Amino acid sequence: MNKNQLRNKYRDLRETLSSEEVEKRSLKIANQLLELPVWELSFYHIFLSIKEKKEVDTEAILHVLQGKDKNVVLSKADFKTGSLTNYLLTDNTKINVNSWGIPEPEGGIEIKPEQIEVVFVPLLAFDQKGSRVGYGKGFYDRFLSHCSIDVIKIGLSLFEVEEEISDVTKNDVPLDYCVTPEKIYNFKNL
Ligand SMILES: Nc1nc2c(c(=O)[nH]1)N(C=O)[C@@H](CNc1ccc(C(=O)N[C@@H](CCC(=O)O)C(=O)O)cc1)CN2
Ligand SMILES: Nc1ncnc2c1ncn2[C@@H]1O[C@H](COP(=O)(O)OP(=O)(O)OP(=O)(O)O)[C@@H](O)[C@H]1O
Repeated sequence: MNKNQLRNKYRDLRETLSSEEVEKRSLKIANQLLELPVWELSFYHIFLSIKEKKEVDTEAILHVLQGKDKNVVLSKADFKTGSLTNYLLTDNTKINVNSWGIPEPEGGIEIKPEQIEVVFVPLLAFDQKGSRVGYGKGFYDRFLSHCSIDVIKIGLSLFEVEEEISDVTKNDVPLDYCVTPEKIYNFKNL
């Protein structure tokens, strides 16, 4: 299927989940993440979930990161330029929900993409090669293209893998891992 078909399919599939089911699956994802060999690093980027869209709830992951004393990096989206600006999460960080329903930091200590070592990536669908589909504005592809080549990209998905995204382009940055409630997909060395 192509990206647009997959967007429609997974938007509909998300709608079928109750919020309890989203919570249950999100907790399973958070638990599975503990098995990945990615916990010796320092700077971790995480997205804060858009509640109305039934995204993976990242709150438990945020608690894991804080429990491990990691530097947590949150982003603020600029819809005019399609870019993300990253800020360190501190005790003083004010979080506001923007007009798209995304909880975002007001500002603070800016972190450059090259400093980030692990990125948890939101998505609607992913395939067996680690390609992904998001909401279609290219925010994450642009952001990841500015990160270090060693950055570890971990997709989080409430649903299992698709066979193939047929219209992948050179701008699409593939995932290293994708974690679902049931499985860890490893795309490194594919
Ligand atoms: N939690 C979270 N934060 C994120 C992302 C994400 O996917 N999840 N993004 C990942 O790139 C960026 C924001 N991307 C977005 C891109 C498009 C729309 C958007 O067009 N929304 C429309 C309809 C689209 C739809 O429902 O699919 C709308 O709300 O009307 C929203 C966010 C940055 N922050
Ligand atoms: N590195 C980049 N530089 C410039 N434009 C880009 C880049 N990456 C993607 N784009 C553009 O962004 C648009 C959307 O890309 P795509 O459909 O892959 O988004 P997506 O991966 O679904 O969304 P997101 O990354 O926001 O979750 C495309 O028109 C694409 O050309």
